Amino acid sequence: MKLLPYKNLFIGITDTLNQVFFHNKYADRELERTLKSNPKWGSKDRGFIAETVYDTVRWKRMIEASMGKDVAEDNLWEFVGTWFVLQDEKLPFWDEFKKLSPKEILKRNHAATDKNFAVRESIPQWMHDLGEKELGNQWKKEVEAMNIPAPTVLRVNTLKIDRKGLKNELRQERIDTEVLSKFPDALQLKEKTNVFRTHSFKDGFFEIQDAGSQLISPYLNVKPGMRVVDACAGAGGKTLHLAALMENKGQIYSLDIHEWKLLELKKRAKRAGAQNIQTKVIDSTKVIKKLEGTADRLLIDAPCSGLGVISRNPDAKWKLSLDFIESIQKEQEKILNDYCKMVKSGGAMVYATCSILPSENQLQVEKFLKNHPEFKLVREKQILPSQSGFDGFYMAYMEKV
Ligand SMILES: C[S@@+](CC[C@H](N)C(=O)[O-])C[C@H]1O[C@@H](n2cnc3c(N)ncnc32)[C@H](O)[C@@H]1O
Repeated sequence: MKLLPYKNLFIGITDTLNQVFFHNKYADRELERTLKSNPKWGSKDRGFIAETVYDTVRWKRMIEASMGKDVAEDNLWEFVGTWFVLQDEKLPFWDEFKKLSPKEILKRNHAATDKNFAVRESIPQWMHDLGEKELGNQWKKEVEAMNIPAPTVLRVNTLKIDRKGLKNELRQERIDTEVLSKFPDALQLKEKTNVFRTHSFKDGFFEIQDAGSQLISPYLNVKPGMRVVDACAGAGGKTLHLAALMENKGQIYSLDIHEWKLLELKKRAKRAGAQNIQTKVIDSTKVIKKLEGTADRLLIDAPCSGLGVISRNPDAKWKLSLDFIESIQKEQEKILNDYCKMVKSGGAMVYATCSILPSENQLQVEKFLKNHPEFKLVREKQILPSQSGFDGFYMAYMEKV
């Protein structure tokens, strides 16, 4: 995008970055807040702010190396200016950019990125070391793929409309979409736009859900009439898909440790016309105990590092830590061991993550199977961003024999 030389847009950008980098806020929510705060901005202005925030968050380490120092609360203008110099843009003659020397920036950029992959691709060193240790040469391909901004993909809510119908509805609202042939319910936006304002969204015709993520619920092989537990349901992305696959017949128990997420799930379920969902907060071990041996199908969409969805959440690169990944792996192990009891004999479960690390995926499942001979691995799938062009996911289907 061409640089838009309006100062208030830059104020919006630097304010948002300040919150993301120094106040631990999430980029998507902060951006939403910034854009809401100035309703007079047109769509071009909004696009400029959103794109600049996401780009500069994504390329933080590379920009810092080119700037010659770490980003700080008092040098955010310099940070953003450095990004535009690297994009070969001419900076406006504002005091904030006075000290920037394009020649120096390019020199430093060349020196820092020439031989250092982690700086060039803008990832923290510890993450690069971990990724290489776990994935070898494959890791670099994934990092490069995850530095490409993610497309927006919709999942058609088949409880209300089919894919062709939704494509037409959106067309009438001047939104062009593309059919993704390998994903039966997916439509990809041709251009980024705010789809939440459309009638189609308000009528519950679709949800935003990455194409890779749309493979998880079908992997559970649910049928109308089944009793299904979605044990880490969150705000319900997979639950809603399960309800559609079950044609609203049978029962889904959507559990999570956070009540606020389940409240959001209920709102979304109402909009989607999904009527076979019951939510329950996991506030004690009794909740799981009550459901022991009752589920035809169990989905464990486990909490994870999110190392498969970095292209969508680039700020995660700077928020994650090795300690967090280690502790979440312990949590995954515990969740698998405790929650598998809900599956009835002859039933099945899917363990899924949005990570590409074997230690959260295949190795976690291997360890589980060793301690649980009553489960058998039937199939597993790893979706890699470098191969699919979408987010990275892992899923394993295990039967209780
Ligand atoms: C990957 S997210 C789930 C996303 C959700 N299934 C969706 O499709 O939108 C993992 C969820 O697990 C929840 N969680 C974390 N620890 C948990 C636990 N011990 N038991 C159940 N849920 C847990 C988190 O609150 C989070 O909502």
